[in-house]
Amino acid sequence: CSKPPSDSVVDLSNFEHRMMGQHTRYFQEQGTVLSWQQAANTFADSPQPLGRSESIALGIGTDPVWLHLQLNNPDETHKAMRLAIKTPWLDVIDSYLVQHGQLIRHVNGGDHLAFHQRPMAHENFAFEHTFATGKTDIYVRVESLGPMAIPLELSRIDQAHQLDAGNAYRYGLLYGMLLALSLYNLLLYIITREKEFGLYSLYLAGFMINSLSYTGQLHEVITADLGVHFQDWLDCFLMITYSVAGLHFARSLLKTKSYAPRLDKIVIWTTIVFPVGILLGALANQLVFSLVLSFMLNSGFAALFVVMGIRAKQAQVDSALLFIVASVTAACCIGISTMAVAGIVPYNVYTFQAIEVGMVFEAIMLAVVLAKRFNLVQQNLVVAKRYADTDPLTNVNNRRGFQRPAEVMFNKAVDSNGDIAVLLIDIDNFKQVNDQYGHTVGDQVIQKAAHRLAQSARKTDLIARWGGEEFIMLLDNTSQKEGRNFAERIRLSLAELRCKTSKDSINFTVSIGVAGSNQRVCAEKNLDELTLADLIKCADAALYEAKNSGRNKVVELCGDCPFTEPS
Ligand SMILES: Nc1nc2c(ncn2[C@@H]2O[C@H](COP(=O)(O)OP(=O)(O)OP(=O)(O)O)[C@@H](O)[C@H]2O)c(=O)[nH]1
Repeated sequence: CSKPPSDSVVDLSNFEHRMMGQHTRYFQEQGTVLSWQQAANTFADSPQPLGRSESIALGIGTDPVWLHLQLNNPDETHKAMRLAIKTPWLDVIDSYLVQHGQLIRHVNGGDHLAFHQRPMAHENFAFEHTFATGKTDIYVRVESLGPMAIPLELSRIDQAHQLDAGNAYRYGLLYGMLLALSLYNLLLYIITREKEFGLYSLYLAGFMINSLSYTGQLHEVITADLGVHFQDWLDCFLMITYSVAGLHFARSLLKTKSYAPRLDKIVIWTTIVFPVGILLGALANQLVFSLVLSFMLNSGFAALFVVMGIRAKQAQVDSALLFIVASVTAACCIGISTMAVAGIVPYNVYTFQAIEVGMVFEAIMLAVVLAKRFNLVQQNLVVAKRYADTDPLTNVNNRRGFQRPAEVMFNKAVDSNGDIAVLLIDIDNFKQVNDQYGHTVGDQVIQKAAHRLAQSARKTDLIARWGGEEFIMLLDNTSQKEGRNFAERIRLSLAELRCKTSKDSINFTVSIGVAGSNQRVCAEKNLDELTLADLIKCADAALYEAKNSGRNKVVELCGDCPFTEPS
């Protein structure tokens, strides 16, 4: 794209491709609709200003604009060119090609026409023309309620085709990535039911549908018969859908409510007040009012994203920095595209498509944030589960933490026809310890006992605090006899422990009940009918026996087991 010459007449010899804003004069119609001749006279009578940038931009809801562009083909050969206006939302565009004061062609376009009715079946207004030798005046009338941004582009036809191909690849790549991310997150939402994934998927889908709507692709396929008015309103509503979904996604992801309740309220109210205002505008048929509100929401949305990110960083929310980088990049890219369309920065394919690039960048970064968040949630779940399964005083399993692995161990032993034994260990006269030395000493006794039991256990054994001063051990690959021997060893080992009191140190004893799965007398059941609960009840009965017969002893399962059928 070469630098424009100072002369406003465009020379077509060796011309390849260029934005025409700085070669174009323009004025706005004041009330009455002008014919092309009247517009041509206005241009001839008083010199109208030349555009100051590649794109002529006049704001939202402005009067129709007349443009004048003069081309000169100094060569003998005809020049096949394409003239295009690269914003897809302009409603009505009439082009008049005039040579020697005679109208040689009138081209009507704009997004009020379905693609097949347009001069070229294209999302933008575009037509091709072969220019004969000499000067051609082009007068263009543009009428639109949306943003009046007119990036006029002239290209040699082969160049235009190349640009089309480049555009198709770029859009395919960018929107392909967004679509893949949106579907992936939708799947994650369906599987995990985590609402962040659903909102994120909706946010991306909303952005894509919004783009499809304002480029006319959506209307071409779905709402072609409903007219331009309906399409304008649909654009307006789709524009707010992704902003609203995006804001709720950010609130949920950053947990804004927990550390910035006021900001959270502002976000919630933003997502209510603007859509309601736009709806009221729709009821009163005030499209410009509603469009202004949706543009405000769109820009406010980008700013709120950044503010929410900064607030989250201050509150040390995990991944807040990534969120800030993503949202600031996207906001800058949106700003670049808006300024390109408004003629503030040079208009070219990079500045115009910056919004899509920013969106894809943001989408990828947010997907990373989401993945990290998901990972963190999983880690927290593991930690929470560990806490829920652990006895805080002794750090061994509690009953809950014992139950599931014990069932697994027991079933495995039964399936492999192996032995398994249960020990119930209860500290003797523990109430007296508490009464005599206080609860702190009592706690110390429980802790020491648990620690010694854990030390004595093999890796494959399972230990848990079963109740106040009672412990359970499940010994894998152990017969009742072996369990009994082991119980005897730990009884002696625990008796050696000493706990400090305020004056002295004390020791304590335990009673242990043992039951082994090989001792079928237990329930007079076959091994494969025996349950873990049966075995524990047998060990409990044995423990009861140990307590009753004087404490500080090991008793194993015998004929007195409650499961033994009375003879
Ligand atoms: N310090 C302390 N005491 C506990 C804890 N959990 C339960 N206890 C106490 O343990 C005592 C258990 O008393 P009992 O069930 O009568 O048993 P015992 O005194 O050991 O008598 P036997 O078991 O028959 O030898 C009760 O006084 C409970 O308050 C705990 O975590 N810390």
